[in-house]
Amino acid sequence: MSVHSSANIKRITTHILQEMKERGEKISMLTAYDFSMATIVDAAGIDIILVGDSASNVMAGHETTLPITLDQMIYHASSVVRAVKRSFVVVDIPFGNYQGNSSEALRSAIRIMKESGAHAVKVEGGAEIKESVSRILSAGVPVMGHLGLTPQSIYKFGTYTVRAKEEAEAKKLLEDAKILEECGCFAIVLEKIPASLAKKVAESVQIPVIGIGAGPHVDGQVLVMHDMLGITQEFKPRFLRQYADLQQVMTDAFKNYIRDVKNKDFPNKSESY
Ligand SMILES: Nc1nc(=O)c2c([nH]1)NC[C@@H]1CN(c3ccc(C(=O)N[C@@H](CCC(=O)O)C(=O)O)cc3)CN21
Ligand SMILES: CC(C)C(=O)C(=O)O
Ligand SMILES: [Mg+2]
Repeated sequence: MSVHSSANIKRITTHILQEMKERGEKISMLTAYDFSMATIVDAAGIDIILVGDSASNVMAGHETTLPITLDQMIYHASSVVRAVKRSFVVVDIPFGNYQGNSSEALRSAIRIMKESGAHAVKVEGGAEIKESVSRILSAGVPVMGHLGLTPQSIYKFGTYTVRAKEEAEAKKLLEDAKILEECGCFAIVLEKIPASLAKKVAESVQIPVIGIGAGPHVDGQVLVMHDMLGITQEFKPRFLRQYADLQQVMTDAFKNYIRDVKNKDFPNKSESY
């Protein structure tokens, strides 16, 4: 038995994810940022948990992903890792902790792996961050790429509109995907690009391609957990399918509790000592 496997549960590995692409089994991926949610989504059978820097929006209430720090990502990641028995845990390296300096990129990746116990890291970009990606991979840390709408460069673009609609940008994205594959990335996320381009990328690289707003012709799908649960407010892009209305469920529960406290219905005799 491998040192990190718990009884009777076969952990997801990069090797298993590669096999899934090869046999056409779609890969399921969701974000999680804390122990309680990660426990539930792992037990439900999700293949990959992403500790996304979307924690900056969803957990901390920032407008962008830029402010979240490496220490904060490690805090979220370690909470998730403690919950997980089967899923493969990937952690976003935050803005400013890998771009432009491959030694810092390696240091950031090693801190994440050592201090959280996660299984891989994710970085945004292609050719521009090639050295950082290679350096992290050379230390034996699996790297997931992220192309298309890359939220850490939001101020370069100014909007969250669909990416790579123009021929030149589409060509660069395809080249970037091939660069990431050549570097040795184990998978690539494609965010908010035309379905036809995502299909081309998934067919052009051997590694799994996981889409968010990238159409159906890719090897897997990812969503932000709080969006698909209907907890997030006022975020309804076309690519989001909402699987629950937890905002309503939670509001009802909170209102009922408040009512019971005010009415002195709670606690009753059997709830008291
Ligand atoms: N809650 C949440 N969900 C996400 O999917 C997510 C985050 N946060 N934070 C980090 C990034 C940012 N992402 C985004 C952000 C905006 C759109 C988007 O489509 N926004 C607008 C359209 C904007 C426009 O067309 O100019 C929308 O329709 O809601 C998509 C993905 C994905 N990530
Ligand atoms: C949207 C996904 C891919 C992400 O990077 C995040 O949640 O931070
Ligand atoms: Mg992210």
